[in-house]
Formats: sequence, structure tokens, C-alpha cells
Amino acid sequence: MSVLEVRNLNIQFGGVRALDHVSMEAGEWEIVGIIGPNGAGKTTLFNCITGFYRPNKGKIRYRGKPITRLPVHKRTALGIGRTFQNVGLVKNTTVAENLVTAQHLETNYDPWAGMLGGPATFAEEARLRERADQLLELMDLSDVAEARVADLPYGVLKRVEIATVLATDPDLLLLDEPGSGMGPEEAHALGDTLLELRKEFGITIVMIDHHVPLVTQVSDYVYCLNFGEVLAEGRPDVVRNHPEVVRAYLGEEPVEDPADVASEEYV
Ligand SMILES: Nc1ncnc2c1ncn2[C@@H]1O[C@H](COP(=O)(O)OP(=O)(O)OP(=O)(O)O)[C@@H](O)[C@H]1O
Repeated sequence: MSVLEVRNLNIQFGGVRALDHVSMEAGEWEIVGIIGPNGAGKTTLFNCITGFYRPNKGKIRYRGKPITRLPVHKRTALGIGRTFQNVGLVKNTTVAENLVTAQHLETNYDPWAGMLGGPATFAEEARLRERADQLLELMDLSDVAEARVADLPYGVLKRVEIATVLATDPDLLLLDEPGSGMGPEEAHALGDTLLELRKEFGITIVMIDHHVPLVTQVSDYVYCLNFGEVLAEGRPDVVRNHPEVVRAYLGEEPVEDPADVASEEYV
């Protein structure tokens, strides 16, 4: 059974057809890449999967259960975690505090015990902090645990955001441009981390990104959207050299050797 199944999704904003009969799926343990030029409908697809947008037509299933009409918080409770294109963190607190706060959403935390500060509360806080430290280590972020989020560079913030979503214990992780603001080496290191996360937590990942080398490095399967439609899908090496995909990105004819394409940041 697929973890995520999207069938014939349509959504329209005024005259703009943002998604037009879009179907995709992601299986257990899979990393699925979503690429496509600006305005192709990638973030709109995430907004439909997470419940921020309600599609005009189509169905979304999570582990076989229809979720098309469920509100955002119920989808989160089912295990769908998401990062945002423009980083969704509390900027005036530290990195570690962001992770602890995210875990409070998952905990049966008694507000009275919290106010009175009994031993059970301290033990619980210590446990949440320990888990935060483990996640920060896994994401190579231990050295910024006490840094204020607002003081960190964008590339580091993207990693912090992933750690924060992991703190909510998701089963399906949707990453919106995790490689944005990163150079090729930083993006490659992020790719290694994502593969590590999949191994460590056994999660399914769907990732939007413009860094085609990053998408190629980690994805088992790739969808390319263009003007709200699936232009191509398949293994990453096949999609990145698909004539229509190369044309959509560069307006050029495809190159002979896919390795030539892999060296570019964009297809
Ligand atoms: N809330 C909205 N209201 C009106 N139009 C919208 C809305 N959300 C998305 N759109 C339109 O839908 C189309 C797809 O946008 P979307 O943000 O999904 O593209 P994208 O592939 O994520 O682009 P980018 O790579 O630039 O982030 C665009 O034409 C956009 O202007």
C-alpha cells in the first residue's frame, strides 16, 4: 500500500489552473522528488496534501485512508510533517527551544503540572531536551543548539526546520525546497543527511527542490510539474534528461550525456 496517493488533483485560482489532473504517489521508505519551473504548481500540491488548500477535484489518500477533506491538524496528527519554502520557525528563541516546543505538540503535557513545576515536569522537560539534542546531532546542528534562530544563515535554518519537523515524529515528511540558499557542497551534504534520516527513522520523504543534482542524489522516483501538469515522471536519471523537462527548464534541446546535466545546478 502507498503511504501517499494523489489522484487526479485539480485546483484553480481565478483563471489559473494551478494543478490539472495531477496524480502521484510515494511508497514506504521512498524518497520522491518534485521538480518543475517557477509557478509549476509544486507548493500548491504540498498545500493540498497538507490541507492548507482544498482541491476542486481529485482524491488524496494517506496509508489508504481518504484525507482530502481533513483539516490540517488532523493530517498532522496522522503523521504528515512539512517544512515551508520560507522557513517556519520561532525566530526569537534558540534552536533547541524550537525543537522542545515542537515536541510539546506531541506530548500529553499537563498544563497544571507545567505551572507548578513538579518533579515530573522537570523529568519531562529533560527528556524533551535530550531528544532535541539527539535530533540536532543527527542533523549536524549540535554547535548551534543555543544560537538564536534569527542569527543563523538561511542554509542552516533549512536544516533546523527539518530537525523541528522531525521532533513531531512524522511518518511522511514533505520538504519544500530544503536545498534553497545552499551551494553545491552544502546541498550534497544535505542529501547525505536525508538518506541517513530515511535509514534512521524509516520515514517516507517527498521533496520539492530546484537543485536537480540534490534531487537526483536522493530520489527513488521523480515527478516534473509544468503549468500544473505532470510533464514527466520516472527514475531521476530518466526524468532529468527527458526532452520535455530539459525544454521546460532551459528552452533547449536535451543533451546527449546525462552526466553533463548533472553538473548544472538546474537541469
Ligand atoms: N493562494 C493562491 N491564490 C492565487 N494563485 C495562487 C495561489 N497559490 C498558488 N497560486 C498560483 O498557482 C500557480 C502555482 O503556484 P505554486 O506556488 O504552486 O508554484 P511552484 O511550482 O511552487 O513555484 P515556485 O518554484 O516559484 O515556488 C502560480 O501561478 C501561482 O501564482
